[in-house]
Amino acid sequence: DYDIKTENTRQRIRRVVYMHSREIVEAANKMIKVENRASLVSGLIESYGLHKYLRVTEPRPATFDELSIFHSGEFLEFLKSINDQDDEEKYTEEAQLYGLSYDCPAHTGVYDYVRLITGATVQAAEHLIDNMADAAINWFGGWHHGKKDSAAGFCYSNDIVLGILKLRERFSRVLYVDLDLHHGDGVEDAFCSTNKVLTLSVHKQAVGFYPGTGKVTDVGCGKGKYYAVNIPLKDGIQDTEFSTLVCRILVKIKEKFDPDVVVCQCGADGIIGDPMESFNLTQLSLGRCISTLLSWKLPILLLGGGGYNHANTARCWTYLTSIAVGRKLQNDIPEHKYLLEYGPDYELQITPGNKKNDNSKDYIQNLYHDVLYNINQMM
Ligand SMILES: CN(c1ccc(C(=O)NO)cc1)S(=O)(=O)c1ccc(-c2ccccn2)s1
Ligand SMILES: [Zn+2]
Repeated sequence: DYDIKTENTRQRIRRVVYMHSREIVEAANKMIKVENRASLVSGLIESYGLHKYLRVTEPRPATFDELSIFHSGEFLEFLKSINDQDDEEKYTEEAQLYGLSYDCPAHTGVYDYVRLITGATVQAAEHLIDNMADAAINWFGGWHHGKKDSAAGFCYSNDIVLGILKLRERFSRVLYVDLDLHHGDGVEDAFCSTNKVLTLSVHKQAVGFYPGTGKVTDVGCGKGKYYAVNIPLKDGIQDTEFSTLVCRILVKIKEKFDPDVVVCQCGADGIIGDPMESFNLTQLSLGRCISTLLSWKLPILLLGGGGYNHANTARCWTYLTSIAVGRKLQNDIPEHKYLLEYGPDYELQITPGNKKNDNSKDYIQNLYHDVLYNINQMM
């Protein structure tokens, strides 16, 4: 039907690429710490009919050469060598060398998994480079602890680093935002000495809490000094305090760094009800951060990450997807294959808990000033 609106009143609909295929869902479902989470996330997004507003794109596996742009050949050869072994033989001396342990076990097919997950993030980046999309989403990616030559923290490769290196082929300044409960150490390390990639991580910091890095005084090195920004928080922070702090810092970073493209890791393990039992967030705080980033009208890559309460992680990423496509969602979870996972309330909106907030007003105020001081040192 003829659209009677004139050009300048037509609301510009954002073009959003969504990386998805049966193959990648099946591969992501096998990830030991987030088993079957991928089915819940894609199932909930489809149950709301959001795929109608998305450019669903079938990801292709990354090649060995693409992976070796960041990862060492020895590490990749090792992953390849254990790909077809069954689980027992995995905990050899050599496996420990490459970060595979009881905390970061490697499942059968781990190399195939790494190729697919990382290929999806790199391909999502390519869509932004080719101006085929305003936003690109890979909820199967976001593995921010992966190191050049080892797995770490349930991350078998670092798809984010490879996605940012791909974006750097076209964009000169990349802003990386890490909203996961844990410090995005793998990404910060990879870009700590360059001023072309600014990494911002907001995370829990506590004695003995993984990975232990990401103090506010951790600002990067060499030419990258002050281009790593860290916001360490304590348990119990809630939506308003979290999103106000992060968004105020994002605005300052936008002014000083003037990014050309944004990558945001949307780890959902800071949400109330997660087994990590740390922050007291709902999906609203991540939503406010994403809305702020989207308002800048820069190409943006949205990635997944942590999130061990699978129903809440699906609620969160479905909500973020709806913000990216500009559609409001009903609060009642639609009837679909996984509906029972959302009991007993069967609602999209997560209810905050009454967890004690260990972040005093003073702590937040001083932290904000310390972070601002760092940002103002940026050339
Ligand atoms: C390896 N670890 C990580 C690493 C990374 C993450 C993460 O989500 N990073 O974003 C979480 C745990 S760890 O040592 O802290 C843990 C292993 C298992 C943990 C666990 C398992 C069940 C419930 C609570 N915690 S924490
Ligand atoms: Zn995490």
